[in-house]
Amino acid sequence: MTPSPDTPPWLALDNIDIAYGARTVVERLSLTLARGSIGCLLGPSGCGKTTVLRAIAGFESVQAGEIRLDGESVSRPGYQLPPERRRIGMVFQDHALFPHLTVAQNVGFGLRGVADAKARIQQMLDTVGLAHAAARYPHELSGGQQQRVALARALAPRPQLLLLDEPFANLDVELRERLGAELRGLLAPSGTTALLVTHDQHEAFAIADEIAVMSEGRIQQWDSAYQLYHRPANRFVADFVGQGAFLSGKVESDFELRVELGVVRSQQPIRCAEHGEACGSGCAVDVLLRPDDVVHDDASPITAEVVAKAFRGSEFLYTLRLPSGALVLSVVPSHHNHAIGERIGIRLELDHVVVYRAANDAVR
Ligand SMILES: Nc1ncnc2c1ncn2[C@@H]1O[C@H](COP(=O)(O)OP(=O)(O)OP(=O)(O)O)[C@@H](O)[C@H]1O
Repeated sequence: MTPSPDTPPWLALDNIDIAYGARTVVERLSLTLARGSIGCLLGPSGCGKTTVLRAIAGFESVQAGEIRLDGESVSRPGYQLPPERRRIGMVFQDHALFPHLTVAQNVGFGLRGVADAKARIQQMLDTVGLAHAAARYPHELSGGQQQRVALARALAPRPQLLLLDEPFANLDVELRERLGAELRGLLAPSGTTALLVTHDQHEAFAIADEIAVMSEGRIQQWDSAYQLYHRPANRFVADFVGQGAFLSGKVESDFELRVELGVVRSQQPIRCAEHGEACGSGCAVDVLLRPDDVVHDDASPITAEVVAKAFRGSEFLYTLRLPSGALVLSVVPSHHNHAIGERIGIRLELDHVVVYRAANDAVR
């Protein structure tokens, strides 16, 4: 749903700080979610993702800033609307289903006193494809089915916001991918706004419209998956999202730089990603090369040695050593099956030129 410019965001975190005792673990964190959109907090273990989710749910207080839900202030220093008054649904990785209640009773848990509870339970069970299992108990279900029940239970009371904390972490990869895709299909028709926490970028990419990459309690970049991959705002994001390598280069003009694989031409003036400054001629930079930027080409005069290879079905991911010793990655269709130690022709094909000031370059 595209919000009008006057509509306040459905969820707004405005410069929040969260501390455990004297230790601040979330700092000056801001983000907004439009109604009906799915956001994601993506980051390594311990960066503060769960803490942010708990603060939104009302289980942690904020020491600075404000959290607003549909324009209403729900958390600020000295004030915290209790969790049960926030109309937030939550799904965690351990399902937390009530073992002594049937599937239908679990789904109806948040509907006590609601007139059409029975119809709503039936509707939710149909939605998650578990109508046949209504009378079963959680231990009689598979992990994936239990997670669907948890989702149905969270969505049944029509929450203003759904929070999901690593909801598929305990499931195998295939099921995770399937449930991730299903989740989008479930949330979109009901216009549910959701915020997902994960450290798995594939899950984030499959589910979310917008993703916040977090590190040490701060958001490093809040963007679409495409932008995070192709336009990472800093080295942390470049490293954390997707695979890639950095290659040393020297800027030759506003639109050109030289690396050992040749001259790279950019459509836009070359700028250091972290500072947004134009790189002057002669500036030493590190160029981000994604595996799809390095193309295998038998006709190319530039060759690199295969030092490792990973078979991925339709393609190989080769790790290649350049004459200087630098390593780059390349995805190559899997009918090009080269042995380790072989030299193969490569060339660069960059759509987006992302450069950072060289790590060993003195700060000017
Ligand atoms: N109840 C608590 N008391 C004190 N410190 C805590 C508490 N909960 C979390 N922390 C600390 O706060 C920091 C952020 O933890 P948090 O659980 O939010 O991270 P996370 O990104 O969700 O990690 P993970 O992916 O491992 O779940 C960590 O350093 C953690 O040790």
